[in-house]
Amino acid sequence: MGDAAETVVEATDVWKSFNGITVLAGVSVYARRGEVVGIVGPNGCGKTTLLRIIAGLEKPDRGRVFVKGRVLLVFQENLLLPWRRLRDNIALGLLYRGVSRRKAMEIVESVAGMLGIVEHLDKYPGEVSGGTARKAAIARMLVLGPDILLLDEPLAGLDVESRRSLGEAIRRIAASGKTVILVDHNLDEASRIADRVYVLTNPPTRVEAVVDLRDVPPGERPAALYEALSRAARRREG
Ligand SMILES: Nc1ncnc2c1ncn2[C@@H]1O[C@H](COP(=O)(O)OP(=O)(O)OP(=O)(O)O)[C@@H](O)[C@H]1O
Repeated sequence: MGDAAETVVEATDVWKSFNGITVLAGVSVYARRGEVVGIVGPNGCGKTTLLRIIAGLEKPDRGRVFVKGRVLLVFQENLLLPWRRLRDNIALGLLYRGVSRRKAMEIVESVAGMLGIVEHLDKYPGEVSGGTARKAAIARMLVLGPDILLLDEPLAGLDVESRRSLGEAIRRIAASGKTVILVDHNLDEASRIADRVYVLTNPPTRVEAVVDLRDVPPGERPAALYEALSRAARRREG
């Protein structure tokens, strides 16, 4: 991913309060085409709110949001219909849009191939692991062809192997030219998946540090992230 890649998401100085309490207090983030961007912060710091603002589901009180292309948000809950096989869950949005069943299944198989869940397509959500169900929830949005995919805590509640496998799948999604912005509350994990990590503070929430990890080998990323964070803390302490 060269520096020349186009910026497709730019949220600038975003503010948001709920019931008089300031949650986001001037948060700026951007993402380029084909990048994975991680947004990490403590519970309740406004990560979901920021994603909802980028997705256009919520209006900021102040600030600008620029989005180039189609953006889709995958909610924290999988929201799969338990009485439908994975292939039909994933195809749902395509069928609603009038795509023929044959064409829809071609698209489902291709996306499922990228996510590594082809062998589970004929199973029901209750018959697959949490990791496979999460991939199916992501696939359901991917088949709709977004340019930008927002993932709200995609790794939450998964075991170590499922997290590793989903992390690799997310990297493949970005390598296919899509931009992925994911929210997580675990720094190590986000650093292994993301090209750039935004670390948010507690509310009123600001960006505490932005760490570029593109050129850092995966095994050294958590250490590089902690090093950047301690540098930022030393700078703040003056
Ligand atoms: N629609 C809303 N109305 C009122 N308060 C809200 C609304 N949406 C979010 N909040 C509040 O804003 C704060 C930030 O919520 P948000 O879900 O964005 O945080 P988060 O960082 O995603 O948290 P978590 O890690 O727990 O998912 C919380 O205190 C939440 O209660």
